[in-house]
Amino acid sequence: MNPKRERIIPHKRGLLPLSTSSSTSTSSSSLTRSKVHKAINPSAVPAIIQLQKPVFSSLNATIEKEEEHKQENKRKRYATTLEDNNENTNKVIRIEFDSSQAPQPFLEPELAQRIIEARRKKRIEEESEKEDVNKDATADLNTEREVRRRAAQRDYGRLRSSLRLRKYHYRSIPQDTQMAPQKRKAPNGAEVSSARRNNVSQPNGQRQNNDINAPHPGAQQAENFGIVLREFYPPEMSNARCEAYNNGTLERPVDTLNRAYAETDPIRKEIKPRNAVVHWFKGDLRLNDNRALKMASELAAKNEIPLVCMYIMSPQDLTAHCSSPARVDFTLRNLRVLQRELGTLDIPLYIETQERRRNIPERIGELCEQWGASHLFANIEYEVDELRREAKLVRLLADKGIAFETAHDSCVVTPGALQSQQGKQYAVYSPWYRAWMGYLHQHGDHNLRVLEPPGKNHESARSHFGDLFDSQIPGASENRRLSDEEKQRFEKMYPEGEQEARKRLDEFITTRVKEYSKKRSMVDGQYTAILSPYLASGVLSARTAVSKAKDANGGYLDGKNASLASWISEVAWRDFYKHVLVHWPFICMNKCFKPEFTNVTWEYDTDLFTRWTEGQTGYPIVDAAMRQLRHDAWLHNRNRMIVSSFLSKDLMIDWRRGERYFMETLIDGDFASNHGGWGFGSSTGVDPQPYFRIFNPLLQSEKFDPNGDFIRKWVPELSDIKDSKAIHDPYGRGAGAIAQKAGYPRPIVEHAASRVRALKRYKEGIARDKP
Ligand SMILES: Cc1cc2nc3c(=O)[nH]c(=O)nc-3n(C[C@H](O)[C@H](O)[C@H](O)COP(=O)(O)OP(=O)(O)OC[C@H]3O[C@@H](n4cnc5c(N)ncnc54)[C@H](O)[C@@H]3O)c2cc1C
Repeated sequence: MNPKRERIIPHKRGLLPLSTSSSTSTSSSSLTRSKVHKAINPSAVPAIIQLQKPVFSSLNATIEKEEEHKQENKRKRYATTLEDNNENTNKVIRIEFDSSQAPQPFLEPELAQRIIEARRKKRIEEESEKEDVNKDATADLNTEREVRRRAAQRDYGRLRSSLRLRKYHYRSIPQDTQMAPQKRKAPNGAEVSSARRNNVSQPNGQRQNNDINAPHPGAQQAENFGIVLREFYPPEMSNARCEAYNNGTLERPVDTLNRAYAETDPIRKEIKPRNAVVHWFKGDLRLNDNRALKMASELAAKNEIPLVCMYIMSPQDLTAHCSSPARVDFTLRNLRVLQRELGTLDIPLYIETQERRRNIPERIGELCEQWGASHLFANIEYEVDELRREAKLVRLLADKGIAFETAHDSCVVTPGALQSQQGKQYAVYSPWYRAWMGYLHQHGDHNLRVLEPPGKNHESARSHFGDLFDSQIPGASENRRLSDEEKQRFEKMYPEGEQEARKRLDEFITTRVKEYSKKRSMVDGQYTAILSPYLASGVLSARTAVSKAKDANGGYLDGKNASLASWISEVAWRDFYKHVLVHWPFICMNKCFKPEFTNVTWEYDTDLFTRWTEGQTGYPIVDAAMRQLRHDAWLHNRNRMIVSSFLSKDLMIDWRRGERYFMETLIDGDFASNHGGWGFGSSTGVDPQPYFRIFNPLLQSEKFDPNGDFIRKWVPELSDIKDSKAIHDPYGRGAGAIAQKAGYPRPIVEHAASRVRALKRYKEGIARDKP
């Protein structure tokens, strides 16, 4: 046994007054911890503990001192104070514990003082916040009271008295009456809408509002059509609120996290390693090239304490984030591999299900305390919920004397690192890509450095954290469960594990990549890497992917081999969309990158939407793609573009419903890439194709599936059509009889007419907010 390691196990270096033998208990870690708690629980023993430097020298002495203060403790039962005893050169610190509270972990006195001061400051801040009415004005629309108050002002107020307001007032507004513009007679007798009178726009016939706390006029429709999940989120925000994020009136979530770090920095810096270091796995299900895991592992090794890993599954989170059953299954399968591989390093992977996502930060705090962990590490996820949760966790843990450190890991270049010459975030891919490339030329040594997996724990970790090694992988929640047949299918198509990801990457880069630059858009064969499930779940890092491609390209990121360079530039799109998400966080709140596009008048026809999801539109290429999506939980990029354009422009259906459907179906669902792709397809996003460039599904079909092989594979009703022209448009090109006999539908819309409608609606929509 490593003698040094022996020394730093807290109870063995005299920090904790307990004698435990690693061989005496089946789950000595939890037992140790619970005994420790009992031993230091002020309700069980001392209410006042004299701590001296070196701090936790002897419990007996502490108990004696405690007796002296017993009476005083009774009086101040609920107080938590800290006093310096200046008479003592060793700076005696007296901490009075609130004996009704959970036991406090042992802390260095200075740290304890800082924590107490931070708590006091926080209390003062909270008090002043309550009184700060202005704060209310910028708060998120997340309280019922706020929503109702706002409703009482403006248009909704008129309806309010006649409606029974329940949980949220919007729910109660009948669709036909909601936000209908008020009419009055113009002098010439013509009807004039109140909106025009007030010189405000009317998206979907509704009134636009410049109040950042008012919902968007189309909020009710977005809710009714399943775009905004009101169970978890406030109503769709106004466009003015998006602008408030852009102009800095509202804080971006990434800045909220940064502020949490800045404000807790003095506390976190002081935190010394204790019993364990924890790594929290989220969307980084791998051991290799994992920055936060590496940091955790190094800190644990340096201090010769165990590394503990955990994963928290929240069914509520999965629902709120529309995670697909295929993606959940893939996650669970990868966790199994991860747990096995960590086990070989004597590192436990503790897995827990937390039904309510709100409870996650508190629960993590409890677990860290239970394990005596001083440091928690995780990689940053850039979605809004996650950034805000992490900001909360940084403070909550700092308050407990635990440092929560995060790493930028999922992008090759960290979001925020690239700015235009004017100091702005890029919103167009090409200049961004040049900057990305330039950055990597300068910082490649760091940004493309592939990290080693974590080192092995000392074997004593098994006795200290024995029960954690037995942690069970949960099953998928009922609404995310696959059938047995689907499970087997996906297991075969997307085997789990890092090894599989690396095998695919190597195979692609060494052989299949050759045709990539020429054929990557063709849908009639497999010309792309199909690595997106692995990248999206973090089973493979983008850094590793780019770094290996660069090596294969003789050290070049661009140029030389056109296919490898082109593939690297595709992986860069993934970075690009994450950068966009961080800078324009409202896209994660059901808004378009260009909010004015929310003013376009969309259709909300559930029947048409279902025809699209089921691949029954009468457009063979669209139907083939949508059927493949259901079957494979994956789709070629070109097909994603075709079907997203078809939904938003040919059917004129609010594209955000399609965005959600993709997330609920794809195995590689990734918010930033999915939103970015939908923004492109619907021309509402960053760097989109202009709205007036509308994909013609027939031309796309002929170009990217010239012989119709892809269509025949996925639309068996058309497999008897041998003609390579007719297959793309059976009813228009003489194969209608075959199609009809096989029950294949006629086109549900006429493309030429739809195109005209789309052009008109887009033009009107984006003009609405203009003065
Ligand atoms: C409407 C729409 C929705 C999309 N939704 C997602 C999604 O939820 N998750 C997702 O990972 N990708 C999404 N994409 C991007 C792209 O379609 C997939 O990444 C790609 O099809 C994955 O296949 P591959 O691994 O064989 O790609 P390859 O061509 O081999 O590319 C390698 C990797 O580069 C990245 N990549 C390639 N193209 C893009 C792109 N246009 N945008 C972002 N990253 C890219 C992916 O991580 C991909 O795995 C979407 C695109 C559109 C148009």
